[in-house]
Amino acid sequence: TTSVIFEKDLTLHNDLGTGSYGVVKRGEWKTESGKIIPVAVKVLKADVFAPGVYDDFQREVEAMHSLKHLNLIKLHGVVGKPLMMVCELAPMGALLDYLRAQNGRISLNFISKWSEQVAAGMAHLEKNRFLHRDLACRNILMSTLDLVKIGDFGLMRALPAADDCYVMSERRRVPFPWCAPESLRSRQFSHAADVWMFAVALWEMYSFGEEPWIGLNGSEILRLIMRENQRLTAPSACPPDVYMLMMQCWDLNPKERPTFAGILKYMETNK
Ligand SMILES: Nc1nccn2c1c(-c1ccc(Oc3ccccc3)cc1)nc2[C@H]1C[C@H](O)C1
Repeated sequence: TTSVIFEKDLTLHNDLGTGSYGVVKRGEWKTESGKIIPVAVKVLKADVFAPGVYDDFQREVEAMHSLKHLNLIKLHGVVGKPLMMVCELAPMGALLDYLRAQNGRISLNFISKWSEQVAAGMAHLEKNRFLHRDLACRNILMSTLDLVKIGDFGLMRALPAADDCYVMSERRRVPFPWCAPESLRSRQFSHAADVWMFAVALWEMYSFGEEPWIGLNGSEILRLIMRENQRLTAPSACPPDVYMLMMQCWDLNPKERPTFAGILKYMETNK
């Protein structure tokens, strides 16, 4: 189970940025053994907790905590009101910010390493039958240049509302440019929908942080994808075999998309 965390053992410092559902602060946590470890604390916006949401949130937290993998941000525990999620600190922050700051001066070896690490983290979620629902480079954190970790897995299911870059649908809001068409149309989430989002995150990496489908709204994106069978165009830095993988992940038929286990195997054998 998650560690019991007391507010008295938590010291909060500067803001690290605004993630989904609330602000994230750097902090230190004194564990039961007396060790003081650096943490990232996501302070959830009070309004996310409509009555009754809190209990299933606690269940989701247990599920998130049980998922331990090198490429997943570790959730230590939750505490306080407003609720704070005490997590592993990724000192270099969000991958999206790094991609944009480097102005295209990033070795493709790093991008290919990050892609494989995200595939490994997602394959772990898939094996544990856990959906992410909001995979994007804004939710991929950098521990070091050589190690990225996925954050916010499962949060979309744990919490109903979200901030404005999501479309409102059946109380759950989804980030439409990253979304699989079946999620946009009939709110179906699945590992195959996560695979679609994974390919959009790859597109972000090879585009050095460009916004997918920039300027288009959900229904325009859906029409291009469904009616005109259009897809995001290959970023100039994207190798042909990587773009082929993206296109397979963007198959209209979820059953035709590769699994994360398959993607990981492909990446490991094509290093
Ligand atoms: N862990 C972090 N380290 C450094 C910077 N960070 C972290 C998180 C962050 C992301 C998710 C999270 O909550 C989770 C984690 C795992 C599963 C579910 C929720 C907590 C902090 N968010 C940020 C910054 C990047 C974003 O701009 C705010």
